[in-house]
Amino acid sequence: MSERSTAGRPAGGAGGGDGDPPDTAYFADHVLRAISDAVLCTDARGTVTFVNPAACTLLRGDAVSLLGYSADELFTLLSAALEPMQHPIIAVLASGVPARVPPGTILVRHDGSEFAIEDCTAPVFDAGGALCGAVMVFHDVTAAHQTMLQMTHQATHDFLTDLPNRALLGSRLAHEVALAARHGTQLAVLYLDLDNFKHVNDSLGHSAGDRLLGSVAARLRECVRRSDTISRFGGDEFVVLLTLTDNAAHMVGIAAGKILAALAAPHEVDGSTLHTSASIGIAVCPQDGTDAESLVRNADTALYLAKGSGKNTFRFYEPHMNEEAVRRQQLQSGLRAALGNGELRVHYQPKFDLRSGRLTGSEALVRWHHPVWGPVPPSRFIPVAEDFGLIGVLGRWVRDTACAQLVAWQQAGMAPGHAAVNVSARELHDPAFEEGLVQTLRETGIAPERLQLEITEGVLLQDTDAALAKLCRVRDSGVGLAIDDFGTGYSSLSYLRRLPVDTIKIDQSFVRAIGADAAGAAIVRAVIGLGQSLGRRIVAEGVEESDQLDFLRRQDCDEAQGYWFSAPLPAAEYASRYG
Ligand SMILES: Nc1nc2c(ncn2[C@@H]2O[C@H](COP(=O)(O)O[C@H]3[C@@H](O)[C@H](n4cnc5c(=O)[nH]c(N)nc54)O[C@@H]3COP(=O)(O)O)[C@@H](O)[C@H]2O)c(=O)[nH]1
Repeated sequence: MSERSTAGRPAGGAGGGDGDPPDTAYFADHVLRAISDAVLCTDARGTVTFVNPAACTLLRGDAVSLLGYSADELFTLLSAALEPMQHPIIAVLASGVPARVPPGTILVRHDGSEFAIEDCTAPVFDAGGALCGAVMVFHDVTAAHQTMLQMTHQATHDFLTDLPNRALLGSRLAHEVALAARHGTQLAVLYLDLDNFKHVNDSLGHSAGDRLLGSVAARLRECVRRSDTISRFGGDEFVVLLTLTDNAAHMVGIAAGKILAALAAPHEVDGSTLHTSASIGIAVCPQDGTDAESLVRNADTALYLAKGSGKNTFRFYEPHMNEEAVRRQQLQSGLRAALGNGELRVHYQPKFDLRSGRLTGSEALVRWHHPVWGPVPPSRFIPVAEDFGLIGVLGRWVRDTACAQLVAWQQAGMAPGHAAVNVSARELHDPAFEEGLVQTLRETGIAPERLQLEITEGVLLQDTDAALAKLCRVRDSGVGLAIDDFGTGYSSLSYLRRLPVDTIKIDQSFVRAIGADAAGAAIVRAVIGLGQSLGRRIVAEGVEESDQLDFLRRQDCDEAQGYWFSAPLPAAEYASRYG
């Protein structure tokens, strides 16, 4: 019809000679171009063969970008209840009878924008009576349905960020999965979760948390194409749907890295600068799932593993991850039960002054003996406790037990020195931590200077000022502080100078390297020198050999612990050896 366009010609010009009435085709063409209703025609397979200007306007394209596509690639329909609907063209081509969409139907363009429509779709038959196509006439009734659309928008979008919510993401994902299957293309689901968002909420308040989420949403929008979908799933969880029309699956990792970098840049919120990071789990269709539900589930599983592997990182889904996720769930419920049924114990590893040989204290290390699984190492269940929010209760139990034990030993006439307990970064950031510590001191009667908290450099990775202030308050209460696993984290030397710690513990990996090469010995020598010049006490951990001990003594290291002296021991055995 476009070839027969007569737009701009005076009416009557398409007839025979001057004064002849215009022919029917001319009128039809003119009417189709002039009317405000959108008209879209397809062939019998549903491929678009004609669109009038009103259809181009409504579908935001031109003839070149719309013709030749299957009608359901140009737009999809949602019912008033937001359920995906059968495309009217497909329905009419299948039934051969005219149809109308019900009131409240929403047309969703390929770019995700939407409007309310009224339509009439009819089959077209050729002169021989065979079905040869369909015609859909429709118009935008958004104005009439404004209120309804507003409600629809609210039901499908997150109120805080205005991003599509879980329901809308689900229907878009289902649509994209179907398209990908038809065209043999891929798509990726990126499940993203902010690291330590709870801490921002707890320490700075929910309004700061909300603004941070708004800033995250804005950054995400900048990172992806308009045709991709970003959705807020609730809380600090977002899902990004990347369509990979050119099958560029290798680009997904690049996109994930770009998102992580964008989110890690400082966020200006209410005049203050906030730092955050995110973890991302990725599932790619079709290899990791061929329906919306399994893709989101597998991306979530990969996210879980990404968080467990250090955060601010992304992981692609791998089939074995499901087994790992199940194992972690089992550990979580087992640990929850263990916290109440006496399966947990605390073992104590002695520490010695390297000059006098005197016992200076012990490190309390939690042990779990499960009735069926046997001993479960802390390196396995501590991260699970952290991820499932059990670390606060667990840490408090270890501190209470170790402090009560130390007091009991003192009362029995022993000179047990101090009790050192590990405090994970998550525990320390908990607003209830300080109050819990005060309760432990009060309830067990331990003198604050007899308790030492071992923290890792990781506590300073985020919210440095607040973390430092909290550590200063702990130190001011008299409780000792040690930096654990020193050298394995990311703290700069200027952080170390500001840290209110009395003790630096050299990580056992460096101690192990003392005899291995010159570099290992040099690192230990340097850390001891650094600690001495900063006036900190240096403890070497993981000492297993006499050569290591001799070296540490020569370097004037203050204290040491490790299997050379003793493995961590149950309380009774510890008392009989060191009492
Ligand atoms: N937040 C909490 N973390 C805890 C608690 N209890 C333990 N942990 C942390 O779990 C990690 C593994 O601990 P564990 O299996 O107990 O291993 C400790 C020692 O048993 C081990 N060790 C001690 N001496 C030696 C040695 O000579 N060689 C050798 N190979 N290993 C040795 O080292 C671990 C001590 O670690 P550290 O805390 O860094 O001093 C570990 O990260 C624990 O911190 C808890 O209650 N809360």
